[in-house]
Amino acid sequence: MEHGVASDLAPLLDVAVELHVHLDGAIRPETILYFGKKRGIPLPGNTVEELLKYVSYDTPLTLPQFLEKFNYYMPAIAGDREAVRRIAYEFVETKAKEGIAYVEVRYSPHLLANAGVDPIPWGQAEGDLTPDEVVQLVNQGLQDGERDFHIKARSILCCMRHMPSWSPEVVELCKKYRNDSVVAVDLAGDESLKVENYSEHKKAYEEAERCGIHRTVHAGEAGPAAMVKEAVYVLKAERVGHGYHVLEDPELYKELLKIKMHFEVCPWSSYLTGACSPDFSKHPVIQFKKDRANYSLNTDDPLIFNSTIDKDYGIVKEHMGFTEEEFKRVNINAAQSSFLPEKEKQELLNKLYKAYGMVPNAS
Ligand SMILES: O=c1[nH]cnc2c1ncn2[C@@H]1O[C@H](CO)[C@@H](O)[C@H]1O
Repeated sequence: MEHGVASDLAPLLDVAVELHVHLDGAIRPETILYFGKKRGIPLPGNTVEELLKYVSYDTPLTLPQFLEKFNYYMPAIAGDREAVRRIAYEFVETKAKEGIAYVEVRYSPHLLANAGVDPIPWGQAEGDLTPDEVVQLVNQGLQDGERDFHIKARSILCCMRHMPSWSPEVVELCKKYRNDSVVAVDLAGDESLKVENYSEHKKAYEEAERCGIHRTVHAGEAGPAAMVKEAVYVLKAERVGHGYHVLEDPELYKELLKIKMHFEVCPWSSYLTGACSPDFSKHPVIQFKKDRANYSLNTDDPLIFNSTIDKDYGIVKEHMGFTEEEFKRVNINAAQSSFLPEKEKQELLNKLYKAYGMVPNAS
Protein backbone atom coordinates (compact mmCIF):
# COMPACT_ATOMS: atom_id res chain seq x y z
CA MET A 1 0.00 0.00 0.00
CA GLU A 2 1.09 3.53 -0.71
CA HIS A 3 0.28 4.82 2.74
CA GLY A 4 3.11 6.24 4.80
CA VAL A 5 6.22 8.33 4.55
CA ALA A 6 9.57 7.02 3.22
CA SER A 7 8.99 3.28 3.03
CA ASP A 8 11.39 2.28 5.79
CA LEU A 9 10.22 5.09 8.05
CA ALA A 10 6.66 3.83 7.92
CA PRO A 11 4.70 3.23 10.05
CA LEU A 12 6.53 5.70 12.29
CA LEU A 13 5.59 8.60 10.10
CA ASP A 14 2.25 7.36 8.98
CA VAL A 15 1.10 10.50 10.71
CA ALA A 16 3.03 13.43 9.31
CA VAL A 17 2.34 17.15 9.04
CA GLU A 18 3.05 19.27 5.95
CA LEU A 19 2.93 23.06 6.12
CA HIS A 20 4.47 24.28 2.87
CA VAL A 21 3.06 22.99 -0.40
CA HIS A 22 1.61 24.95 -3.33
CA LEU A 23 -1.71 23.72 -4.68
CA ASP A 24 -0.80 24.87 -8.18
CA GLY A 25 2.56 23.13 -7.85
CA ALA A 26 0.89 19.88 -6.83
CA ILE A 27 -1.55 19.19 -9.68
CA ARG A 28 -1.71 15.71 -11.19
CA PRO A 29 -0.34 15.68 -14.75
CA GLU A 30 -3.33 13.53 -15.81
CA THR A 31 -5.66 16.28 -14.62
CA ILE A 32 -3.77 18.93 -16.59
CA LEU A 33 -4.02 16.78 -19.71
CA TYR A 34 -7.73 16.15 -19.11
CA PHE A 35 -8.62 19.84 -18.84
CA GLY A 36 -6.24 20.89 -21.61
CA LYS A 37 -8.03 18.51 -23.96
CA LYS A 38 -11.50 19.30 -22.71
CA ARG A 39 -11.00 23.05 -23.03
CA GLY A 40 -8.92 22.95 -26.21
CA ILE A 41 -5.95 24.56 -24.50
CA PRO A 42 -2.61 23.59 -26.03
CA LEU A 43 -0.08 21.87 -23.77
CA PRO A 44 3.52 20.91 -24.56
CA GLY A 45 2.61 17.20 -24.65
CA ASN A 46 -0.29 14.78 -24.99
CA THR A 47 0.90 12.15 -22.52
CA VAL A 48 2.03 12.36 -18.92
CA GLU A 49 5.56 11.55 -19.98
CA GLU A 50 5.68 14.23 -22.66
CA LEU A 51 4.11 16.84 -20.39
CA LEU A 52 6.50 16.09 -17.53
CA LYS A 53 9.47 16.56 -19.86
CA TYR A 54 8.58 20.25 -19.89
CA VAL A 55 6.97 20.75 -16.52
CA SER A 56 9.23 18.79 -14.18
CA TYR A 57 13.00 18.56 -13.90
CA ASP A 58 15.76 17.12 -11.75
CA THR A 59 18.84 19.32 -12.04
CA PRO A 60 19.06 22.79 -10.45
CA LEU A 61 17.66 25.90 -12.13
CA THR A 62 17.31 29.39 -10.67
CA LEU A 63 14.16 30.41 -8.78
CA PRO A 64 12.86 32.58 -11.68
CA GLN A 65 13.54 29.76 -14.17
CA PHE A 66 11.67 27.35 -11.93
CA LEU A 67 8.73 29.78 -11.65
CA GLU A 68 8.42 29.80 -15.44
CA LYS A 69 7.37 26.14 -15.33
CA PHE A 70 3.90 27.18 -14.22
CA ASN A 71 3.38 28.89 -17.61
CA TYR A 72 3.23 25.51 -19.35
CA TYR A 73 0.20 24.17 -17.56
CA MET A 74 -1.66 26.83 -15.60
CA PRO A 75 -3.71 27.93 -18.67
CA ALA A 76 -5.32 24.45 -18.68
CA ILE A 77 -6.58 24.81 -15.09
CA ALA A 78 -7.09 28.53 -14.39
CA GLY A 79 -10.53 29.95 -15.07
CA ASP A 80 -12.32 26.58 -14.94
CA ARG A 81 -14.61 25.86 -11.99
CA GLU A 82 -14.50 22.09 -12.29
CA ALA A 83 -10.71 22.10 -12.60
CA VAL A 84 -10.14 24.31 -9.58
CA ARG A 85 -12.39 22.20 -7.39
CA ARG A 86 -10.93 18.97 -8.66
CA ILE A 87 -7.27 19.89 -8.09
CA ALA A 88 -8.10 20.68 -4.46
CA TYR A 89 -9.97 17.40 -4.01
CA GLU A 90 -7.25 15.30 -5.66
CA PHE A 91 -4.61 17.09 -3.64
CA VAL A 92 -6.19 15.83 -0.42
CA GLU A 93 -6.33 12.30 -1.80
CA THR A 94 -2.64 12.45 -2.76
CA LYS A 95 -1.61 13.70 0.67
CA ALA A 96 -3.72 11.08 2.44
CA LYS A 97 -1.89 8.40 0.45
CA GLU A 98 1.45 9.90 1.46
CA GLY A 99 0.56 9.54 5.13
CA ILE A 100 -0.05 13.20 5.84
CA ALA A 101 -2.50 13.70 8.71
CA TYR A 102 -2.65 17.48 8.46
CA VAL A 103 -1.70 19.72 5.56
CA GLU A 104 -1.74 23.45 4.94
CA VAL A 105 -1.88 24.03 1.19
CA ARG A 106 -1.24 27.44 -0.37
CA TYR A 107 -2.14 29.13 -3.63
CA SER A 108 -2.88 32.51 -5.18
CA PRO A 109 -6.64 32.89 -5.80
CA HIS A 110 -5.81 35.49 -8.45
CA LEU A 111 -3.65 33.11 -10.46
CA LEU A 112 -6.57 30.68 -10.79
CA ALA A 113 -9.14 33.33 -11.75
CA ASN A 114 -10.13 34.86 -15.09
CA ALA A 115 -12.36 37.71 -13.87
CA GLY A 116 -11.94 40.48 -11.32
CA VAL A 117 -8.17 40.20 -11.62
CA ASP A 118 -5.84 42.67 -13.31
CA PRO A 119 -4.01 41.64 -15.36
CA ILE A 120 -5.86 38.42 -16.20
CA PRO A 121 -3.16 35.77 -15.76
CA TRP A 122 -1.81 33.23 -18.27
CA GLY A 123 -3.05 35.17 -21.30
CA GLN A 124 -6.61 33.98 -20.66
CA ALA A 125 -9.61 35.65 -22.20
CA GLU A 126 -11.80 37.34 -19.63
CA GLY A 127 -14.35 34.97 -18.08
CA ASP A 128 -16.45 35.01 -14.93
CA LEU A 129 -14.40 33.15 -12.31
CA THR A 130 -13.29 35.64 -9.65
CA PRO A 131 -10.63 35.15 -6.96
CA ASP A 132 -13.44 35.04 -4.40
CA GLU A 133 -15.16 32.15 -6.16
CA VAL A 134 -11.82 30.39 -6.61
CA VAL A 135 -11.48 30.32 -2.82
CA GLN A 136 -15.00 28.88 -2.46
CA LEU A 137 -14.22 26.16 -5.01
CA VAL A 138 -10.92 25.23 -3.39
CA ASN A 139 -12.60 25.15 0.02
CA GLN A 140 -15.25 22.83 -1.39
CA GLY A 141 -12.65 20.54 -2.95
CA LEU A 142 -10.62 20.42 0.26
CA GLN A 143 -13.68 19.73 2.40
CA ASP A 144 -14.91 16.97 0.09
CA GLY A 145 -11.40 15.53 0.21
CA GLU A 146 -11.28 15.67 4.00
CA ARG A 147 -14.57 13.80 4.18
CA ASP A 148 -13.52 11.11 1.67
CA PHE A 149 -9.88 10.61 2.64
CA HIS A 150 -10.02 11.23 6.39
CA ILE A 151 -7.26 13.78 6.81
CA LYS A 152 -7.35 17.44 7.74
CA ALA A 153 -6.59 20.12 5.14
CA ARG A 154 -6.49 23.89 5.53
CA SER A 155 -5.38 26.58 3.11
CA ILE A 156 -3.13 29.63 2.99
CA LEU A 157 -3.81 32.38 0.47
CA CYS A 158 -0.76 33.80 -1.31
CA CYS A 159 0.03 37.38 -2.12
CA MET A 160 2.48 37.50 -5.03
CA ARG A 161 5.69 39.58 -4.81
CA HIS A 162 5.26 41.00 -8.31
CA MET A 163 1.57 41.90 -7.84
CA PRO A 164 1.27 44.16 -4.76
CA SER A 165 -2.08 45.46 -6.05
CA TRP A 166 -3.64 42.03 -5.38
CA SER A 167 -2.51 41.85 -1.75
CA PRO A 168 -5.33 43.85 -0.08
CA GLU A 169 -7.92 41.53 -1.63
CA VAL A 170 -5.95 38.44 -0.60
CA VAL A 171 -6.19 39.56 3.02
CA GLU A 172 -9.90 40.37 2.65
CA LEU A 173 -10.41 36.82 1.37
CA CYS A 174 -8.49 35.43 4.34
CA LYS A 175 -10.84 37.38 6.62
CA LYS A 176 -13.97 36.33 4.75
CA TYR A 177 -13.10 32.62 4.72
CA ARG A 178 -11.25 32.33 8.01
CA ASN A 179 -13.82 29.95 9.43
CA ASP A 180 -13.99 28.00 6.23
CA SER A 181 -10.66 26.28 5.46
CA VAL A 182 -8.47 29.39 5.16
CA VAL A 183 -5.99 29.82 8.01
CA ALA A 184 -3.32 32.30 6.88
CA VAL A 185 -1.74 34.63 4.36
CA ASP A 186 1.56 34.09 2.53
CA LEU A 187 3.79 36.15 0.25
CA ALA A 188 5.21 34.06 -2.60
CA GLY A 189 7.00 34.56 -5.91
CA ASP A 190 10.41 35.84 -6.91
CA GLU A 191 11.95 37.50 -3.87
CA SER A 192 14.80 38.97 -5.89
CA LEU A 193 12.30 41.26 -7.66
CA LYS A 194 12.40 44.92 -6.83
CA VAL A 195 8.73 45.53 -6.15
CA GLU A 196 7.34 48.92 -7.20
CA ASN A 197 4.77 49.34 -4.49
CA TYR A 198 6.02 47.17 -1.69
CA SER A 199 3.99 49.21 0.81
CA GLU A 200 0.83 47.43 -0.40
CA HIS A 201 2.23 44.11 0.81
CA LYS A 202 3.15 45.79 4.07
CA LYS A 203 -0.28 47.33 4.53
CA ALA A 204 -1.94 44.03 3.72
CA TYR A 205 0.18 42.25 6.34
CA GLU A 206 -0.64 44.97 8.88
CA GLU A 207 -4.31 44.38 8.24
CA ALA A 208 -3.79 40.63 8.59
CA GLU A 209 -2.08 41.15 11.94
CA ARG A 210 -4.78 43.56 13.09
CA CYS A 211 -7.47 40.97 12.32
CA GLY A 212 -5.60 38.01 13.80
CA ILE A 213 -4.95 36.36 10.42
CA HIS A 214 -1.88 34.12 10.65
CA ARG A 215 1.13 35.09 8.54
CA THR A 216 3.92 33.30 6.73
CA VAL A 217 6.31 34.77 4.14
CA HIS A 218 8.64 33.23 1.56
CA ALA A 219 12.01 34.72 2.52
CA GLY A 220 15.67 33.73 2.50
CA GLU A 221 15.01 31.11 -0.16
CA ALA A 222 16.90 32.67 -3.08
CA GLY A 223 17.14 36.00 -1.26
CA PRO A 224 19.53 37.06 1.52
CA ALA A 225 19.09 37.04 5.32
CA ALA A 226 17.82 40.64 5.12
CA MET A 227 14.65 39.29 3.50
CA VAL A 228 14.08 37.04 6.50
CA LYS A 229 14.61 39.98 8.82
CA GLU A 230 12.07 42.00 6.89
CA ALA A 231 9.57 39.12 6.85
CA VAL A 232 9.73 38.72 10.63
CA TYR A 233 10.11 42.30 11.82
CA VAL A 234 8.27 44.28 9.13
CA LEU A 235 5.65 41.86 7.87
CA LYS A 236 5.34 40.19 11.28
CA ALA A 237 5.56 36.70 9.85
CA GLU A 238 4.93 33.94 12.37
CA ARG A 239 6.64 31.40 10.12
CA VAL A 240 9.22 31.74 7.38
CA GLY A 241 8.91 29.93 4.04
CA HIS A 242 12.32 28.32 3.43
CA GLY A 243 14.53 30.84 5.27
CA TYR A 244 17.80 29.05 4.46
CA HIS A 245 19.87 32.21 4.06
CA VAL A 246 19.12 33.31 7.63
CA LEU A 247 22.36 31.49 8.50
CA GLU A 248 24.30 34.26 6.76
CA ASP A 249 23.31 36.63 9.58
CA PRO A 250 24.35 34.84 12.79
CA GLU A 251 22.85 37.54 15.04
CA LEU A 252 19.48 37.31 13.35
CA TYR A 253 19.62 33.52 13.40
CA LYS A 254 20.33 33.57 17.12
CA GLU A 255 17.37 35.88 17.74
CA LEU A 256 15.07 33.70 15.67
CA LEU A 257 16.21 30.56 17.44
CA LYS A 258 15.43 32.26 20.72
CA ILE A 259 11.88 33.12 19.71
CA LYS A 260 11.47 29.65 18.19
CA MET A 261 10.64 30.99 14.74
CA HIS A 262 9.40 28.21 12.50
CA PHE A 263 11.20 27.55 9.19
CA GLU A 264 9.29 25.72 6.49
CA VAL A 265 12.14 23.72 4.97
CA CYS A 266 11.76 22.07 1.55
CA PRO A 267 14.91 20.02 0.93
CA TRP A 268 14.42 18.75 -2.63
CA SER A 269 12.95 22.10 -3.69
CA SER A 270 15.96 23.93 -2.27
CA TYR A 271 18.22 21.84 -4.50
CA LEU A 272 16.15 22.31 -7.65
CA THR A 273 15.56 26.06 -7.28
CA GLY A 274 19.25 26.68 -6.63
CA ALA A 275 18.31 28.13 -3.23
CA CYS A 276 21.04 26.08 -1.51
CA SER A 277 24.35 24.53 -2.47
CA PRO A 278 23.81 21.32 -4.46
CA ASP A 279 26.08 19.65 -1.91
CA PHE A 280 23.58 18.23 0.58
CA SER A 281 26.27 17.98 3.24
CA LYS A 282 26.25 21.80 3.35
CA HIS A 283 22.50 22.16 3.66
CA PRO A 284 21.20 24.70 6.23
CA VAL A 285 18.79 22.15 7.67
CA ILE A 286 21.80 20.32 9.12
CA GLN A 287 22.50 23.41 11.21
CA PHE A 288 18.81 23.71 12.08
CA LYS A 289 18.88 20.13 13.31
CA LYS A 290 22.04 20.68 15.34
CA ASP A 291 20.50 23.73 16.99
CA ARG A 292 17.19 21.99 17.58
CA ALA A 293 15.53 24.79 15.64
CA ASN A 294 11.80 24.83 15.00
CA TYR A 295 11.29 23.66 11.41
CA SER A 296 9.23 21.33 9.23
CA LEU A 297 9.97 19.23 6.14
CA ASN A 298 7.85 19.85 3.06
CA THR A 299 7.51 19.15 -0.67
CA ASP A 300 6.76 22.70 -1.95
CA ASP A 301 5.86 21.89 -5.59
CA PRO A 302 5.70 18.11 -6.03
CA LEU A 303 4.42 18.22 -9.62
CA ILE A 304 7.39 20.25 -10.83
CA PHE A 305 9.88 18.45 -8.60
CA ASN A 306 8.38 15.08 -9.54
CA SER A 307 8.30 14.12 -5.89
CA THR A 308 6.29 13.01 -2.89
CA ILE A 309 7.05 13.73 0.77
CA ASP A 310 9.10 10.49 0.77
CA LYS A 311 11.65 12.20 -1.44
CA ASP A 312 12.27 14.97 1.10
CA TYR A 313 12.41 12.63 4.08
CA GLY A 314 14.64 10.29 2.07
CA ILE A 315 17.14 13.05 1.23
CA VAL A 316 17.63 14.20 4.81
CA LYS A 317 17.84 10.61 6.02
CA GLU A 318 20.35 9.49 3.38
CA HIS A 319 22.48 12.61 3.10
CA MET A 320 22.06 14.43 6.39
CA GLY A 321 21.92 11.72 9.01
CA PHE A 322 18.36 12.29 10.13
CA THR A 323 17.04 9.79 12.67
CA GLU A 324 13.57 8.68 13.69
CA GLU A 325 13.82 10.87 16.76
CA GLU A 326 14.44 13.95 14.63
CA PHE A 327 11.56 13.07 12.29
CA LYS A 328 9.26 12.86 15.28
CA ARG A 329 10.53 16.17 16.65
CA VAL A 330 10.12 17.84 13.25
CA ASN A 331 6.50 16.74 12.94
CA ILE A 332 5.64 17.74 16.48
CA ASN A 333 7.17 21.15 15.79
CA ALA A 334 5.16 21.38 12.59
CA ALA A 335 1.94 20.61 14.46
CA GLN A 336 2.83 23.14 17.15
CA SER A 337 3.54 25.80 14.52
CA SER A 338 0.49 24.98 12.45
CA PHE A 339 -2.12 27.70 12.03
CA LEU A 340 -4.91 25.61 13.52
CA PRO A 341 -6.99 27.02 16.37
CA GLU A 342 -5.65 25.93 19.77
CA LYS A 343 -8.12 23.13 20.39
CA GLU A 344 -7.60 21.51 16.98
CA LYS A 345 -3.85 21.92 17.34
CA GLN A 346 -3.99 20.03 20.61
CA GLU A 347 -6.00 17.25 18.96
CA LEU A 348 -3.42 17.00 16.18
CA LEU A 349 -0.57 16.92 18.69
CA ASN A 350 -2.29 14.17 20.65
CA LYS A 351 -2.66 12.18 17.44
CA LEU A 352 1.07 12.53 16.78
CA TYR A 353 2.11 11.68 20.35
CA LYS A 354 -0.01 8.58 20.18
CA ALA A 355 1.25 7.51 16.74
CA TYR A 356 4.85 8.06 17.83
CA GLY A 357 4.38 6.11 21.04
CA MET A 358 5.11 9.19 23.10
CA VAL A 359 2.00 9.03 25.23
CA PRO A 360 1.44 5.30 25.39
CA ASN A 361 -1.85 5.44 27.25
CA ALA A 362 -3.42 8.35 25.40
CA SER A 363 -6.77 7.51 23.98
O1 LIG B 1 9.45 27.86 -3.98
C1 LIG B 1 8.76 28.86 -4.29
N1 LIG B 1 9.20 30.11 -4.02
C2 LIG B 1 8.49 31.22 -4.33
N2 LIG B 1 7.30 31.17 -4.95
C3 LIG B 1 6.81 29.95 -5.27
C4 LIG B 1 7.50 28.76 -4.96
N3 LIG B 1 6.76 27.73 -5.41
C5 LIG B 1 5.66 28.25 -5.98
N4 LIG B 1 5.69 29.59 -5.91
C6 LIG B 1 4.73 30.57 -6.43
O2 LIG B 1 3.58 30.59 -5.58
C7 LIG B 1 2.44 30.69 -6.39
C8 LIG B 1 1.19 30.33 -5.61
O3 LIG B 1 1.15 29.00 -5.24
C9 LIG B 1 2.78 29.81 -7.58
O4 LIG B 1 1.95 30.08 -8.68
C10 LIG B 1 4.22 30.21 -7.82
O5 LIG B 1 4.27 31.40 -8.59
